[in-house]
Amino acid sequence: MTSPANIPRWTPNTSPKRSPPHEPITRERLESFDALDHIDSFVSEDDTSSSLDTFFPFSNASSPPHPQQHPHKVKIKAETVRIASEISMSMMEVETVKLSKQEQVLPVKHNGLRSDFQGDIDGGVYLIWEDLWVTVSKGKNGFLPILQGLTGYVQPGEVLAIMGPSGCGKSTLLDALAGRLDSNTKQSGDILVNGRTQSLSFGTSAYVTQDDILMKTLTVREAVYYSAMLQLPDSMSKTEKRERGETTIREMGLQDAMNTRIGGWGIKGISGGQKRRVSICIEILTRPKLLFLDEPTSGLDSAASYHVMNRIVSLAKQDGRTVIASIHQPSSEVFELFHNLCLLSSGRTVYFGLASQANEFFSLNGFPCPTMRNPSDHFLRTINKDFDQVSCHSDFS
Ligand SMILES: Nc1ncnc2c1ncn2[C@@H]1O[C@H](COP(=O)(O)OP(=O)(O)OP(=O)(O)O)[C@@H](O)[C@H]1O
Repeated sequence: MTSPANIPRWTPNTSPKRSPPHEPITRERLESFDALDHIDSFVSEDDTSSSLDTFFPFSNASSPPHPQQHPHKVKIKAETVRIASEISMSMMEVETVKLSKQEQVLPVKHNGLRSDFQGDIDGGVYLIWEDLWVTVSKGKNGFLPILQGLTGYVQPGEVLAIMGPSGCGKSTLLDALAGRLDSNTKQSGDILVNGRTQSLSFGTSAYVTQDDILMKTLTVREAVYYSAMLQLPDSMSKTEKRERGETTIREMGLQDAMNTRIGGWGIKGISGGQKRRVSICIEILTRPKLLFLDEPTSGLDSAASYHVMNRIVSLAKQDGRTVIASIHQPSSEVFELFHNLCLLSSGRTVYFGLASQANEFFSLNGFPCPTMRNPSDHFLRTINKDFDQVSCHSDFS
């Protein structure tokens, strides 16, 4: 077996080049911004002319902007989620236009994705985040950046996987996009829902947390039914609510476990994978157009992980739902289910684009995935440096 010390390591340059946060951003600078000049940072590690961190993601993080300084609603020709130069990544062109406060509308041009954009959430949720920073106060020592200028998107019918080493900011990105960050954090940047800086109305989005908070004495049917009664609108009759619950149970493949108790410590019940699916079931009762999933496969074996993710992908495709899921280390089969991949390290984007092209991206940068190795395993091993020091001094290295 390869010893940890022998794993080839990659210290790529930062991904999308953006305005250095500490410089004042003027209208002139923004208007002269040209995305195509700024996407070469991965190609040459020798390019010391770059003003960005040459040794991202493991060099010192640059200081984040004060949240108030973010250049909202100025005409921006913002780049890009295109990180590597040669590989055709999903590229996004966002154009924001200064508008009156009442309107708060940021029309978005999105290559090929937004041509039919009407701003109607019933038609699906297009979520775009641009230059997203999240910081946490360190008291007298200033701010600690957790997310550093992330840009990305997700669109209806697709599943975006957020991956990266532990502590890289996956949950924080989900929380920021879902508008549920802790009060001790500060956020800056644009998050656009169908081109607008709007908050989502009740029932439009749902968030499945890492922990399954379920009553162990209830059966699956009861847990889902009670949630349906509480969450669904009064305009629906009891029968309709019950039917919605049962349909959703079947959608998540739980029909055989309907009358089984959830169970827990001391009470035998459904399996861990089924619990995960009950949690998801409860969150999708309201038919949210946007679904956030924090580690939906945590604690599941590979077969259960595949089953759960496959269901989620099918639901996204069938109903044009928009799904963002953070995931630790999916199997090859699960990885292949994702449309897009956002690979983070130390709060920055290492890769954003089609999941199917990530392998090529790593190969072109000199880190081909060995045959027979799980690609996501390879990506994480290549960019994770958390344990390098330990490996160097370890007797096992
Ligand atoms: N409110 C907060 N206050 C202080 N630090 C925070 C806060 N939220 C997140 N962090 C820090 O930011 C980093 C990223 O945390 P986050 O939970 O987003 O990572 P993650 O990638 O989801 O990790 P894991 O995969 O282990 O769940 C961590 O170092 C965490 O300690």
